[in-house]
Amino acid sequence: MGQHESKSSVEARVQVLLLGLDNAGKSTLLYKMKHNVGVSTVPTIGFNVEMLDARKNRKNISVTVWDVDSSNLFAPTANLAVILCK
Ligand SMILES: Nc1nc2c(ncn2[C@@H]2O[C@H](COP(=O)(O)OP(=O)(O)OP(=O)(O)O)[C@@H](O)[C@H]2O)c(=O)[nH]1
Ligand SMILES: [Mg+2]
Repeated sequence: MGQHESKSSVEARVQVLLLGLDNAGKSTLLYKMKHNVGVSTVPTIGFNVEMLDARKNRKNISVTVWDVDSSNLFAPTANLAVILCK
């Protein structure tokens, strides 16, 4: 499994919203999950989004993770992420 997996084999899609205080490590966690490396980050303005492949109970799952700038949780960009995440 991995990024080259054909889209037709995806059996479920999940949306995850990462929320936390400023500087809590949300973006670090996002890129660790995506690339399995520690990266240096800068404070997020708006949001970052990444798609991951996961597997549970023999099902291929496409996971979309949204890393939202929680200091602007009620700002338009965060509201857009929440809407898209539904
Ligand atoms: N010690 C330690 N530091 C961490 C960990 N995760 C992240 N950091 C550090 O915490 C700082 C903030 O990490 P970010 O991932 O940018 O935090 P964030 O929640 O995305 O921050 P904002 O985008 O500003 O909301 C960085 O200097 C990271 O290197 C951790 O598990 N342990
Ligand atoms: Mg961030």
